Amino acid sequence: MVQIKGTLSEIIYHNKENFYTIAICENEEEQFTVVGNLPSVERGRAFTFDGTWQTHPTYGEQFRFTEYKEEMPNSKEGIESFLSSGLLKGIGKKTAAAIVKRFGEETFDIIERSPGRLSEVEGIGEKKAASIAEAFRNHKEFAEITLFFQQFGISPGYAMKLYKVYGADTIEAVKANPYQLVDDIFGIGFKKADKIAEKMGIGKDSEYRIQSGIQYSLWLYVNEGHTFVPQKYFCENTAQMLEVGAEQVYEALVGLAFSGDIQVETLEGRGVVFLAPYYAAEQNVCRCLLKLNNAPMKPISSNVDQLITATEIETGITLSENQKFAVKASLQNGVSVITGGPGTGKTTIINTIMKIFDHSGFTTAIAAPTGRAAKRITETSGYEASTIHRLLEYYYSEGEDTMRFGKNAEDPLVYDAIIIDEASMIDILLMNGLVNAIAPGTRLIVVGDADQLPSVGAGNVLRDMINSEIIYSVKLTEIFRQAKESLIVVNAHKINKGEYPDCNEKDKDFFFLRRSSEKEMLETIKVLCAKRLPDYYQGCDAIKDMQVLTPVRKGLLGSMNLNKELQKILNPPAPDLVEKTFGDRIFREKDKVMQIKNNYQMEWKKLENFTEGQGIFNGDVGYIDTIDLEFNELTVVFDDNRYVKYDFTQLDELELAYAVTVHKSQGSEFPIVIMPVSWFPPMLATRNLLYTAVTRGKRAVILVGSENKMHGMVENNRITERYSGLAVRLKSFLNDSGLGMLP
Ligand SMILES: Nc1ncnc2c1ncn2[C@@H]1O[C@H](COP(=O)(O)OP(=O)(O)OP(=O)(O)O)[C@@H](O)[C@H]1O
Repeated sequence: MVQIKGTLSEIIYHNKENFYTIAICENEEEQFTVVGNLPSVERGRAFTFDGTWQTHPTYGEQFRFTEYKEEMPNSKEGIESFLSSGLLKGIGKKTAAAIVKRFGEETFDIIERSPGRLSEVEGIGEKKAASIAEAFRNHKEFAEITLFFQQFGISPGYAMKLYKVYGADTIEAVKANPYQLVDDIFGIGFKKADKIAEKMGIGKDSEYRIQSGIQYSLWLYVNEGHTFVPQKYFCENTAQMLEVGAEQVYEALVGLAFSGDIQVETLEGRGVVFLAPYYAAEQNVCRCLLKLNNAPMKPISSNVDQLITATEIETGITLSENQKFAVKASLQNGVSVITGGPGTGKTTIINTIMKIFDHSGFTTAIAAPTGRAAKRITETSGYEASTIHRLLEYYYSEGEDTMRFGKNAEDPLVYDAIIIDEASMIDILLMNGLVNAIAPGTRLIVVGDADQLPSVGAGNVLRDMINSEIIYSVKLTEIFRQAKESLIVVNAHKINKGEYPDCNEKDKDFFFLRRSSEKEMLETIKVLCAKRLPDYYQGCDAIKDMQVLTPVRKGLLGSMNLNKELQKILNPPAPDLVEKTFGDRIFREKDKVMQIKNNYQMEWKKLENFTEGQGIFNGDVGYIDTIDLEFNELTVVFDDNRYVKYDFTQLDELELAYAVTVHKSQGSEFPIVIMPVSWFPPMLATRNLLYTAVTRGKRAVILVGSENKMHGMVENNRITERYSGLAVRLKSFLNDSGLGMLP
């Protein structure tokens, strides 16, 4: 680390959101460029910067600072320059000169201690004097706070957020309970707060620490998909993580339950712990589903059998008895579930139901959890589908710093029927948003493949609805002739039943290339993507139409390494392609990338019709259009020509997407899927995962690796247990309330 002093002489770039700044500085010896985060930048202000010299490929030598301290000037010229910098509102050049002329080197002292005397200067009245004093006080407070937090590695951006919450008491508030930061400041998690607390000398068994640790620990379980955790197990595990006694965790748990942050209840005879929002969501989903299930509905005017026959004639498809049964169930029940594997006719049934609704004059909506799934439904059914988020009119609420739905219990969706497809991906919070916004009397038809991997978010909604035996569910099992021609479909069903798939039948679409070492598997995947497949499948784009899937992120065959290797051959460095290194990743123009977290604030623009919107979601795939090294921005074009600008500081939201994990591929389909099959951790090398991967491919699936390992996956029917209470709750609500299903 080097230290350097300088006065800002020119501001080249300043981002008001994250404070990223590029500025020219001067001192008595030299002029230099500084780059780093400064909350406010005015020419004439002097700083001491701590950082390192770096050489930028285009802009040459720059000083990149990680810490800074403002140097308050003590010469008359310096004070005048500070006052006229624009930092203190209401003081222009003339007023600054007049103040310094009157008070000289004592100016700051006067502003701080006797601000009333400022009115001795012509043009400054009492009000203005007070406002100058207040601006100066705020500035000093904030400077002290940023300085204080720098020692704990908290950036000025976070310091500003804290200051907005706690004002002048910021330092005291954080000293009293650093764990409060986890609740108050987005971006500070338990681990960071714990480090700050440790530096401040707060002991391991502080009550605040244990309470915050409990919530953090519960989040970890939620991130694994659970909505609750058995209490005894939770206390023991959390105690181990926090290095305290299990009884201390239990005591803190009681306190948190009392304050409503968590919920402790007895479920199936054992104590369980929920984070409050998941408890509330499970309860509400249950209540709403039962209400929907029991509400009187608008009747279908004609005879249902006749309507089905009419659609059969129209489509030329004669439904099987089970399919007819599924159609009828969805017309006769407030809530129904239709589940089945690929090629069993889910889309065909959606089409039939939609035609019947159209014929009956019903208003309808179709939605799916992801944009890609919605697009596919529109393409295959001809009915316009949207994402569930869009159906619910999501928006980002600035004040609350969170996402909200415009449609809810107070302003519900007004449809006679709502069909949700790809329901295996719906987590409990999204389901809560959905059912909350559906008024009783609306039919809710939930369609999906319950054998896919469960949702990324917590809960087991689709399976719980089926397992509850309270919601009318129809399972489709027959594969129809057209679908039977596809070995992908046939093998998917075999895998699901625990049978080994057939491989390498001539002129089919499912292949297995045997390779024994991981190195060979990697090399084969590279050759397939770069040459063999694009040559064989004429018209297939090596980047857009092929997707490498993998069970894991790490290792030679993990998505991170595969991406590096595939980037080298599919989009190698070229003089006309700008690139940006971010951590250990390189982003290059034309790269295929994936957004890896929901960002409801992210703005997109469609250039062709100037429409704009907000929201880029976890799993959205796009291509890097441009990288602007001067303004630190990278533009990605997503589906539907939506252009999105990423500030370089947001690049942690993007990953290369030549290879993605099977979990991330849920709900998407690709013309050609390639997957390595090697040794993978047993938790991941499951039947469920292989089935999900195989069903992503439409034109061809190519597995590369060990057949034995593939057989091992087929045999590994371990479905990682998810703690979710929806099924049990649905049953018990029914018993408690006496509600029942309509005949
Ligand atoms: N009763 C039927 N008689 C003949 N063909 C049918 C019947 N039902 C569906 N099919 C055909 O079977 C194929 C698969 O049907 P569909 O696309 O509806 O299944 P799916 O469950 O939606 O499949 P996926 O999950 O793969 O999209 C289609 O070609 C469809 O036309």
